[in-house]
Amino acid sequence: MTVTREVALGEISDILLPNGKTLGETDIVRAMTVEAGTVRFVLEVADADAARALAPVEAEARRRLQALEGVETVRIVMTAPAGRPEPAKTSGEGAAPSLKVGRHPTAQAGPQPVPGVRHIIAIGSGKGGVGKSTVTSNLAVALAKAGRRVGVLDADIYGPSQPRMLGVSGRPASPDGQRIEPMHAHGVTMMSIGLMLKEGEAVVWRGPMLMGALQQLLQQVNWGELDVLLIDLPPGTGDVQLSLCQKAAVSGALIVSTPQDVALLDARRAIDMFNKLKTPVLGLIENMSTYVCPSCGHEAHLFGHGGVAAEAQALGLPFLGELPLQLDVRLAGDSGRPVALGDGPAAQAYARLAERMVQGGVA
Ligand SMILES: Nc1ncnc2c1ncn2[C@@H]1O[C@H](COP(=O)(O)OP(=O)(O)OP(=O)(O)O)[C@@H](O)[C@H]1O
Repeated sequence: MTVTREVALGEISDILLPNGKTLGETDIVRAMTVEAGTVRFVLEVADADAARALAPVEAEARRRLQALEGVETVRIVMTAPAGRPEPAKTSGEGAAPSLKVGRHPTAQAGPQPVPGVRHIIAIGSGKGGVGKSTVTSNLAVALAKAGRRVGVLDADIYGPSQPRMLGVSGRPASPDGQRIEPMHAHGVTMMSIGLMLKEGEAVVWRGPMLMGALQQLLQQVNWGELDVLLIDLPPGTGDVQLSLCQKAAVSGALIVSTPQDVALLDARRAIDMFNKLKTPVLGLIENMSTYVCPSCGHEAHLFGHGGVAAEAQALGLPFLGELPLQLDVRLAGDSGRPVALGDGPAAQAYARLAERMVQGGVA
C-alpha cells in the first residue's frame, strides 16, 4: 500500500491528547507532506509548556508512522505561533519609552509575542563566520520573493552586519518620539542594533542591558504585520540567545553550520542550548557546501560535504538544505544586494529553502 497524506493522517488521528481529545479532533497537525518515504508535519502548540505536554503524543505519532510500510523517516516539528497582533500603545498610555538603546529591561511575565508578527525565527550558529548573517539576509529576500511579509532583526550586538548586507544606512526615525520606524530594503522590513549606535561605538553591554536593548528592538519598533521575523543572532550560546528565548515567543530556531567537524561540534552546542531553552530547533542548514569554480566549472568540497545532513539525521532534526560556496554570494552581501535577488544557483537554493519553510508552516 502506498502511504498517502490521508493514510498518514488517518493513522495518527485517534491518538489521545492530554486534554482528552484526539489528534483528529483538534487542529494542530499542520503542513503534512508524504514524499519519497518521508512523512513531515508541524504540531502547532500554544507554548513551550504545551510542547512538553505533547511529547508523548509526538512519540506515539512517530512510532505509528514509522511502522507503516514504505515510511523510512518521520520528521515532526513542534512550533508555537508568536500570537496575534495587539494594538500598539498610543501616546498618553503609560510613560513614553526612552529611545536610548541599552536601558534596563522592564519586567514582563515570560516570553511575549511581538504585536503583528506571526512567527519569530532565530537564526543561530555555534561558531562565528559560518554565514549566519548571509543566510538570514538571503532567506529574508527569498521569502519576500515568495510573497511572505518578512522582517529581519539584526541582534548580532557585537558585529551587526545586516545594514551592509541589505544595503541600509542612516538612523531610523521616530516621528512620535515613542516608536521606532524600521527600515525597508528589497521587500524586507529591517532593524539593526547597528543603526542605533554611533559609528565606531564599541558595545560593552552585558546581561541586563542587552536584555533591555533586545526588548526595545522587539517591542518598540513598528514592525507592522509580518508573517515571519528572522532574528540574526550573534554566534555562540551567550546572553543574547538566552534573553531572546526568555523575552520573546520564539517559534523556533534554524542552525547554520559549515560541514567541518569543528563547526558541527559548535553547532551541536547551539542545538543543545535551544533544547534547554525549550525553543524547537526547526532544522539545520549547510552553508559553504559545494564550491563550483567560476572558470572551469570544477566542483570541490572545501570544507567537506554532507556533514550537516548526517548530523541532522543523527539528531533526528530536519535537514533544510545546502547552500553553495560562491564568490557571488560574498560580493552580493558586501554590495547590499543579496544574491537571492537574482536567479542563479545560489538564489535557487535560497528559493528552495524559503519554499520548505512556507510548506512547513513556519513562514
Ligand atoms: N555561501 C557563501 N559563499 C561565499 N561567501 C560566503 C558564503 N556565506 C558567507 N560568506 C561570506 O563569509 C563571510 C562571513 O559570513 P557571515 O558574516 O554571514 O557569517 P556569520 O556567521 O554571520 O559571522 P559572524 O560570526 O561574524 O556573525 C562574509 O564575508 C560572507 O560574505
